[in-house]
Amino acid sequence: MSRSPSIPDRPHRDIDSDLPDDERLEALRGHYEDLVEVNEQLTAQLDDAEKRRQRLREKVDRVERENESLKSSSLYIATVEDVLDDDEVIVKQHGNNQEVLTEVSSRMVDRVEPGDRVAVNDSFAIQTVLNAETDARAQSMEITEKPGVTYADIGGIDEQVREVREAVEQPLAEPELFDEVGIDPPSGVLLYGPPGTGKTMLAKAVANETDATFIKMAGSELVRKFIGEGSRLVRDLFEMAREREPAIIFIDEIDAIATRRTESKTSGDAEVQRTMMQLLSEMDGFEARGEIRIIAATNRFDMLDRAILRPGRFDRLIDVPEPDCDGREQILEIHTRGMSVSDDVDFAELAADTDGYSGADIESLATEAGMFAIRNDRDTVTHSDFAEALEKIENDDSSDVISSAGYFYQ
Ligand SMILES: Nc1ncnc2c1ncn2[C@@H]1O[C@H](COP(=O)(O)OP(=O)(O)OP(=O)(O)O)[C@@H](O)[C@H]1O
Repeated sequence: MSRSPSIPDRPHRDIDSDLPDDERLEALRGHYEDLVEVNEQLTAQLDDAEKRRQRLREKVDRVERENESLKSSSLYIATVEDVLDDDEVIVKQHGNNQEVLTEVSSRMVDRVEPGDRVAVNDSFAIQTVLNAETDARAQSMEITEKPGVTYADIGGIDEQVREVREAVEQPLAEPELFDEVGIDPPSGVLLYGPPGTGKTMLAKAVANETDATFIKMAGSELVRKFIGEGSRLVRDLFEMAREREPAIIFIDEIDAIATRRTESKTSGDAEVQRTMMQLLSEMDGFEARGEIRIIAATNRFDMLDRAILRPGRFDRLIDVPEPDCDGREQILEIHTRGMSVSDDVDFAELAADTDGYSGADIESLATEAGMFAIRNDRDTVTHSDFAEALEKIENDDSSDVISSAGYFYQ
């Protein structure tokens, strides 16, 4: 470490006031020169100190950056397969299924058990054991205690709302009705229809109405995210629901795990198959009149493996179609409820002009119209804003919007 330079002594001269003027002037000049010299030395020292401060600042910045990147460097999720003597464990990394033998630090050794989900760093050192919440998030489950969607937010599919209430809400809210009559409620409800028609909203609204926890998982995540983990994730999904009863399990894109068997026998197919079998066995195993309801959704009904539609499985099918003209008008009204809309907006006309639009498309139309109002410096949305928005959407991606009807869904 460099030592701090010593501070020069303050120059001092006794100048006798009785001296003749010229000698006194000479002495003062000398004193002045001493002062200038000390000043120069101090300035040089100050410069040095400034440079040193600069260097230290850069060093601190660098260390801080390193520290930040160490803290934020990605961790990978792995499952503890086995805990061996000598503080070693075998972990299996999600995603690539790689098995690794790794040492556990003394800090962690008493905390890991086979089956635990852990976060490992690049060198496979276990950083933490995931708690249930983090674990659920890592597994891409979406868990909402009380989703903010209500039946009043859903337009144009009243009949579907009624059916969902009957098949999902009633068994949760009034199980005694089923006991009295002596029938089991539907085990699982399958909502099928084109994208953006309100399937997820329906599932959320029923969870809201019944004060049930809403647990969502996408079928595509089940098979894509953690290769070889699909069936375990299905088990965890039901486990999570059991811990949080009453609960609604919503499996979106169920087609990803329940496609009709193809001729090809790749390992990927076998994995998908295992995941589906696990789902079916979980469904077979749970109490029909219990506090967990399961809803699945698909826009590829044609591709589904019929095995999942057997009694005791997804035995209530609800078609959620694209809204008709009246439905579109209702949805427009719902999505403009919070907007300041001018009296000249003709919802019936807009509904007639949006044939083939899904609920989600109509929501975008309302937002786009609002954008036009802002662009035109108005705080009220007029009919012409809607007309312009409609034109923009048609021009932007006419192919997408217009052909969404019937493209995926047959
Ligand atoms: N019937 C509807 N009434 C009101 N809004 C709707 C309706 N359908 C869709 N929306 C709007 O579109 C958005 C997307 O809808 P949602 O996620 O429920 O569609 P989905 O059928 O589940 O779509 P996907 O099949 O693509 O998952 C909703 O957040 C809502 O704003």
